[in-house]
Amino acid sequence: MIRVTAMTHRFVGGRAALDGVSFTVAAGESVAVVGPNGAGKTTLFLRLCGVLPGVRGEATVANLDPADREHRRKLAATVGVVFQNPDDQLFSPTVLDDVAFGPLNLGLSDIEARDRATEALNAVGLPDHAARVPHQLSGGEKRRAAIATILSMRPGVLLLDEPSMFLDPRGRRELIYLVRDLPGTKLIATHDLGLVLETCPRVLLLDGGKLVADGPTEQVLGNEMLMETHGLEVPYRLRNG
Ligand SMILES: Nc1ncnc2c1ncn2[C@@H]1O[C@H](COP(=O)(O)OP(=O)(O)OP(=O)(O)O)[C@@H](O)[C@H]1O
Repeated sequence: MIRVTAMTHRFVGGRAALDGVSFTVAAGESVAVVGPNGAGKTTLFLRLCGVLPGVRGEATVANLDPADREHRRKLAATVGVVFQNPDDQLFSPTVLDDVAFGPLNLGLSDIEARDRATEALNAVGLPDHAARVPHQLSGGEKRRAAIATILSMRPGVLLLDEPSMFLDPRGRRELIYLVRDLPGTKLIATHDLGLVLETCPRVLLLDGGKLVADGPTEQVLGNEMLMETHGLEVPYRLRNG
């Protein structure tokens, strides 16, 4: 479903934010992308959805090349990105308008878009929040609403960037259940290694733009030497058996 081949990305005047990264993800897999600050996680996501310009042939998502202008339209219907800050995705007068925005953009009728939005709000546990003003929601509700704005487009691939950031323990727990239930292929960039243990059987570890490990979650996160070398800590659960 996702194929990345020697992907390199250099911002103007900077070092390589991605440096020869290669991996594949099969349909239906849930894969975590971890690494210290500045490792290149968000850059990878922005390249995969075509927001950042790239070189043709370095990536395909559902056989679409994000660097190909013709493919990018179709890609928008295939890849859903939930950004770090939910405020980036909530801008309409009501939650329902925000969640219906994507389907309307895809060319669905008002009724179809509304149905999709209602379904997505049910899926994230916000069935009673349709008429609410998005910027008045709590942090956790905003996070759920932001996920609903993407689910309503029924993307085959979901890219979640720091989904548990700013959530309290209950909100985080609810998010873990939600993420587990989400259909499709998922890439989750996060510093929350507990979330990774509960949602992703496989981990990609990035550092300095390079992919330094790709393997089963407990094997990668439980490797003390590897984790320390790349500025991370073995999660408590793996340290204590
Ligand atoms: N628009 C930009 N212009 C210049 N440099 C950038 C830009 N965006 C990111 N970078 C740089 O690219 C590198 C990778 O950043 P990126 O945001 O992908 O890392 P990250 O792994 O998501 O980090 P974090 O965990 O802190 O969110 C960093 O060195 C960052 O400073």
